[in-house]
Amino acid sequence: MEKDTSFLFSGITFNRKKFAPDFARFQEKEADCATDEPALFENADPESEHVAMVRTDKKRKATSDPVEGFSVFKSSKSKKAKDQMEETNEDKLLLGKKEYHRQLERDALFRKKHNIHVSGSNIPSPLQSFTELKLRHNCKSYLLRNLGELGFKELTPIQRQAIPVLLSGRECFACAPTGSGKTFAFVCPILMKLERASKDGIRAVILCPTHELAAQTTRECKKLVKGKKFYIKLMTKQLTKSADFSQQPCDILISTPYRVHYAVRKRKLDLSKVEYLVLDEADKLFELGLVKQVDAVVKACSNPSILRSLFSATLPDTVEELARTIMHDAVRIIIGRKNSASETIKQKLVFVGSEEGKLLALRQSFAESLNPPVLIFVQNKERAKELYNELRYDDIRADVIHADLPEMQRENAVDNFRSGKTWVLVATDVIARGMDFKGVNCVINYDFPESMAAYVHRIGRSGRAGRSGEAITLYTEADVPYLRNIANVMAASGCEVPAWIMALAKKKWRKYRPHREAISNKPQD
Ligand SMILES: Nc1ncnc2c1ncn2[C@@H]1O[C@H](COP(=O)(O)OP(=O)(O)OP(=O)(O)O)[C@@H](O)[C@H]1O
Repeated sequence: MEKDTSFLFSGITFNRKKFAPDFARFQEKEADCATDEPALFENADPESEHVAMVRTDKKRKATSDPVEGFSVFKSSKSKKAKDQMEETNEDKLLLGKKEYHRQLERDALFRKKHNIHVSGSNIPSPLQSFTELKLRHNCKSYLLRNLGELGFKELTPIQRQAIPVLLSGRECFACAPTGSGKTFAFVCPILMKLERASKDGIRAVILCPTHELAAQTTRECKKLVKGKKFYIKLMTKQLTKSADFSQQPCDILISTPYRVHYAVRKRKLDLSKVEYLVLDEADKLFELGLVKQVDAVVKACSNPSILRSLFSATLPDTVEELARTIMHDAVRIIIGRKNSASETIKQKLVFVGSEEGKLLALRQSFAESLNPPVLIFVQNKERAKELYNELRYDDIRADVIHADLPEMQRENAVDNFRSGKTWVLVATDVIARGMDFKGVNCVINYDFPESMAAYVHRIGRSGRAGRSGEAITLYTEADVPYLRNIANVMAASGCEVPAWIMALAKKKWRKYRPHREAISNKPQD
């Protein structure tokens, strides 16, 4: 204790000799407390030792301080004894404070090492390992076992930080590169908090911008709960129209905003008990076409203690501002540089002159080397159909996916591409976000993307979970003014960009998709 902190204590010193027996008992108790925890942490990796220390300290503060102080000194009425007790408590407080600051330093170093940037108050320490998830947060063995089966050995940076934040009951908005494991970062805390299946109404809702992504997230969730009873439901078209959720148990509902909103409007869905709401690909959900439905769903989730979280690989400032209006005391988590592409993707720009040049370049590149699976993005469904019609008669197994196809056909297209039956998938942006095709070797932007976010998400279908990938963007004369926008993303993720492109003037993205000549190898009149 600093002697000059209070005049009441000035001049009083602690006579350790005189109170030696009491002091010894006090220290004994402290030692007892300290030995409570290490047994728990014996399997934890050495880096996580500090967690044990902090927990021990917290525990001491919460339980042993007043109790020990009281039991040791309660029979003594002497002023000196009281002073001694207070002084010791002050010492311990100071020690606790010091340890707290040391912990903050350790957290900062750890975050730096993993490129984790956070803002907000009292942010929980990042997780060092799965062992810590078990010991610090009591993660159940079924979940750890399933993670093991999925081959998850180490947590990814977004998981290290977002999981403890959500588990501590804080809301968050997070931006982390494509393929960096955001899905598990929000599903894991939900599963841990819900603990077991219940028939008391929907407890968690995950909103995704497309049905394909909702279906994928449902599948991933089910893999994580293997061997444990949980009601995880994907909102299909059929369910939207026919379901009465008051009759069906559902712990986690995964859907597009449109379908949940529809069911809420028809009074078939009660979201008033929802405890967790996740907006995946949040920036997409806040775009004009979806924001009204999202807003309606957010309102329908009327439980005052709801925890909301937002995740995406791209999070524009406008979305952050909007997020702040619906969130309370949220933690902001950014992994690496905001809105940047994954560093494991080799990005290239290829000049093709005109629209005609694109098909020639594509055929030539396939003739030289086709390393499937390859994903080709075009700007709309008409062009998807056209390009598919061109490729289907070539000697490659191609398929197409766009919003005009029935749900079943879209699901088949995704499944066939996943299983390797299809080598080349021609797609619109309908599968540009979130879809996890692990082994995509190459993404080709046949049509220049219409925004930085579209570029980052499209190319992010390759190079996932630390694997390498390639992204080729074809450009025509008409696309040249917008090259610089992509060049910036390329340079930020460490790819080489020709100096002349970096020297181009910055230009705002086009508001509308440009008109492009039809894709055909027949000569145009
Ligand atoms: N800790 C981990 N260890 C190994 N693999 C992981 C881990 N976490 C997630 N993965 C795998 O990484 C892949 C990408 O994860 P996920 O789809 O969650 O990425 P994402 O960050 O949501 O990407 P996107 O921004 O494109 O939606 C998945 O195949 C997933 O199973």
